[in-house]
Amino acid sequence: MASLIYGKISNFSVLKSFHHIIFNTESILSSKKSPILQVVTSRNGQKRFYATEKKVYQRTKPHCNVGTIGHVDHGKTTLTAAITKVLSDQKLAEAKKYTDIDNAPEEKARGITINVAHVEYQTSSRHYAHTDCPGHADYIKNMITGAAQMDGAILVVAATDGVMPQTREHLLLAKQIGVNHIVVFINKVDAADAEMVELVEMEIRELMSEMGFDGDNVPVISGSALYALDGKDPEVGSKAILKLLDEVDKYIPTPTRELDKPFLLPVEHVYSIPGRGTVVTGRLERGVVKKGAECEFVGYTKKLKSTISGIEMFHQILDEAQAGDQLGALVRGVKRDDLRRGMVMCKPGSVKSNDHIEAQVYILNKEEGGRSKPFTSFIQMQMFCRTWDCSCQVVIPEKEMVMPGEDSKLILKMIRPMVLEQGQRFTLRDGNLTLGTGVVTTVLPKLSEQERQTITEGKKAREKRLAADGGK
Ligand SMILES: Nc1nc2c(ncn2[C@@H]2O[C@H](COP(=O)(O)OP(=O)(O)OP(=O)(O)O)[C@@H](O)[C@H]2O)c(=O)[nH]1
Ligand SMILES: [Mg+2]
Repeated sequence: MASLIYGKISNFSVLKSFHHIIFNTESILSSKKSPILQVVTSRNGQKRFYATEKKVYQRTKPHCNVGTIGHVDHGKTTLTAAITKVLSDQKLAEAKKYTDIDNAPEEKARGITINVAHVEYQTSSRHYAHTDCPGHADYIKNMITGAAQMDGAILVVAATDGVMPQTREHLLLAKQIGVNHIVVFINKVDAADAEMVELVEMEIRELMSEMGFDGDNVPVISGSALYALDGKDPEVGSKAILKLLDEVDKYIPTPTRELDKPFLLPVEHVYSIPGRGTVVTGRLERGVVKKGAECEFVGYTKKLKSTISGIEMFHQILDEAQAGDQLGALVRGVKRDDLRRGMVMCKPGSVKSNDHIEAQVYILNKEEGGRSKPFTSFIQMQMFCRTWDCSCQVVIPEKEMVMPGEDSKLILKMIRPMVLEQGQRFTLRDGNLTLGTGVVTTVLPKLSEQERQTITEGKKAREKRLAADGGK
């Protein structure tokens, strides 16, 4: 719920019922009951207040980020809705309708809370943020830039169709970005016979083994998301969903979060909330961030300092967020236009931006969706890392060329400095092709202005070529 009441502090008629709260504090009040009041002092010293219905987030269980992936129309959104429906019967979720889930952008216009991961629910052992991934091409980009930073995924395959192109593509991308724990849900069993379901299960296990997952042992659950949502036949409906969640609880490990490091959040979106200020959203990659903490935005050519004046997760207020949390942070004194997706918000002075690195990269072969031909030095590629992407020039230090399917040391020279550290994973793309994935081994000295100029020219040439090829 966005702000219910909003006004100047001098407006005593509106304030009447809240005045005892206002004079007690000048920050978000951590009352467990609604309403919660926030008093903000604007730059000219005027005080304004907001009364909201927001609750305080109670951290009682480990948090885990999951999501639904799979081919178009196989039932990812229906399954997401069904999960909330079944868990809402146990008071572990708020039931979301299919249309609530598919309509996430409305969040953006509404207020401070921005649910990057669209759905929240709990099982008896964990708290989940669930990203329902659309099958379309935009998502592919989001997935590799790390927007969908899932700790594990639910692969949805319709029994009526079996393995389809995007089943394969999503599995491949999941593997590349390091989502190694996948639970399979064979959906639409209400519309397929048992023999078909069995065949589809065999097909998936085989495909997953082929792609480097533990195909023989991945949990495969079959059921009907539609029946669960409609409250029909519990054997294939609600019971199948509970079985699936049980496997998700058991099979997807809670990642070890780096809580003791300085905090770092790759910025995913920046919003301007009227009357409130600027909000950035993203998943906290490491550390712990407290309300009131000083922060710094690093990336592109900028470095900006600010203070975090509010933190929220799923419409709920937090005093402190931990690594792994999907959050929105209200930041003071910076304008929306000063910030960009791809920057990181971090503890001041804890990270630097770099534009020149040495990396170990695996170049995909044609069957894996990569190039069919080798490449030589000075080729230009697009580098995707965390929530940013940027043009870079590739130099091969120890040999003439790199063949598809080969693992190689590469020097990457980037068009602009971004936050990059040793051990960081990234993906290289060109147009629609994923060329390879790598890891930063060494950070090298910054590029000269002249070197950067060469990359800018190379980028222009590459864009011209891509435009002529229609993005191929
Ligand atoms: N018979 C049957 N139909 C289902 C089931 N689950 C989903 N559907 C139907 O399949 C169609 C697609 O479902 P969605 O949930 O939108 O599929 P999706 O995977 O989210 O699709 P995209 O987001 O477009 O990739 C809808 O018409 C659903 O009603 C099921 O268990 N049984
Ligand atoms: Mg969908």
